[in-house]
Formats: sequence, C-alpha cells, structure tokens
Amino acid sequence: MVTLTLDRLTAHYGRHQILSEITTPPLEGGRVVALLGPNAAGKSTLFRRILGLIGGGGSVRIDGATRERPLAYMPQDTGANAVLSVYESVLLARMQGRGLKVQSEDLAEVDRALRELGISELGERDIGDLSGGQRQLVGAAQALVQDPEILLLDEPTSALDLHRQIQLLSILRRLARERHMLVLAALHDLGQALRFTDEAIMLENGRLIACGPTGEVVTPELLRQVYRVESRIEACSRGEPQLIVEAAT
Ligand SMILES: Nc1ncnc2c1ncn2[C@@H]1O[C@H](COP(=O)(O)OP(=O)(O)OP(=O)(O)O)[C@@H](O)[C@H]1O
Repeated sequence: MVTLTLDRLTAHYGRHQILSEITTPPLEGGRVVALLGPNAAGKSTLFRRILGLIGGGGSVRIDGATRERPLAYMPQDTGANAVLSVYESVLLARMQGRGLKVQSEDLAEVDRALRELGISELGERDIGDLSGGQRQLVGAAQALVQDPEILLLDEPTSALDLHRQIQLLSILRRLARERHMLVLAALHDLGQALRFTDEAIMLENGRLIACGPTGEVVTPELLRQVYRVESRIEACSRGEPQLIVEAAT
C-alpha cells in the first residue's frame, strides 16, 4: 500500500516563508484526505512543494509505490489549450512519462476516465470552448487517466454544480477504495469534507493546525479558531454528521 509522509516540510517564495514545518503521519492509499484551510493558508503551496515544483526544507516520503511516477496533480486553474480536443488532451496526459507509442490500453483508459466523469460526449470538443465546470472535469480526467497511486487535487469541485460536486467526490471515494489510491484534495466545503473524506489536514497561515479523522478535525471549536465562524454539527435523520454554520464572527 502506498503512503505519503510529510516531515518538517517548509516552502518559500523568494524570501517569504509560506509553509512552516508541516509534518503528517503516513497518509495511506485507499483513503481520501481533505486539505483544508482558509484562503492563503498554503494549500496550493503544499501541493507544489510535494510535487517538487518549489523548493524548501524537510522531506516528502513516498513508500510502497509500485510505479515510476506515482503522483498525478490537478492544479486549481487547469487552463485550456484551444488547439487540442478533450480526447487529445486526456490522451496527452495519459502519455506523460509513457513515451509516444499509444497502445490500445491507453485509448481504453482515456475512454474509461471520460466515462467515469460523465464527459464522454465532450471528447471531440476543443478544450478552449468548454465551460468552467466542463474544463474542471476534463482536468480531473487528465489526472485520473494517469492511474496514479497518489492523486493531488487542488479544489477539484470549485467550478462544478451541486450534482457534479457530489458525483465527483463519490467517484473519488470509490476509486480510492478500488485502486488503493491516496486522494489528497483541497476543499472549501467543510460539510462535503465531513461527508466524503476519511481524514483531514487543516492549515492556517502555513502551519498545520490539525491532522486526523475528518470528524475530529472539523469541529465547531476549530472552525471558530481558524475560520472565525460559529457552527454546530448535528446528526441528520440518517445519522450522518451535518455541519450547520450559523454566523461569521
Ligand atoms: N508565486 C507566488 N509568489 C509569492 N507568493 C505566493 C505565490 N503563490 C502564492 N503565494 C502566497 O503564498 C500564500 C499561500 O498561498 P496558497 O495559494 O498556497 O494558498 P491557498 O491555501 O491555496 O489559498 P486559496 O484557498 O485562496 O486558494 C499566500 O499568501 C499567497 O499570496
């Protein structure tokens, strides 16, 4: 089983230190982990640091990976390249690190990723012509098609309508279980984090404030401290925890 462990990880932009000594226990494959924290807390910076796109101290340890490229990443702004069709862009993502010879298995994986995300009918469209939500789903397909052992998603649901938010989070949870994949997703919707993620990491001002089972991280006390909101958590009629936010303080 793959694990990702962060050990005293720091990151800086120029002379500005953004992350201060982020340490986590091993985050295990098969789980969905929410990366939480207010705007500018350092979530995107942590992704970039894990990927080695920016420098800093400490270490990122990946144990138990069986592939040469265990990580796939979906950035917050997936951008668009108007000269590619959706199908081509997802195939290109699939071929990263696999050379240029496209095998039938690669085409099958592209079809599967598009189908999983319910966007098969967009295959022929230019990605520059898509809506923001459609583009975000294509970004998720580009990451998923790499069949990673660790999937990093920076606010994957921010442009999606409610149906697609729930659909994507459900798919991620199912694929994490089926493929023994670790999913680390930055989310702003703490209610959805409570419902769809197993564990959570809470950042504030570049510091790790809490890390553990989501129900132990998303608490009224911590939300008051970190998000400055008054909230309560109640069990719904099915017994699942629901976050009710009453006021910003
Ligand atoms: N390229 C950069 N150069 C300098 N500072 C940066 C750069 N990118 C981000 N920062 C700063 O680093 C801090 C953390 O930003 P980051 O994007 O990691 O936060 P975030 O938690 O992802 O925020 P949000 O929820 O708003 O997306 C912010 O103060 C931001 O202004």
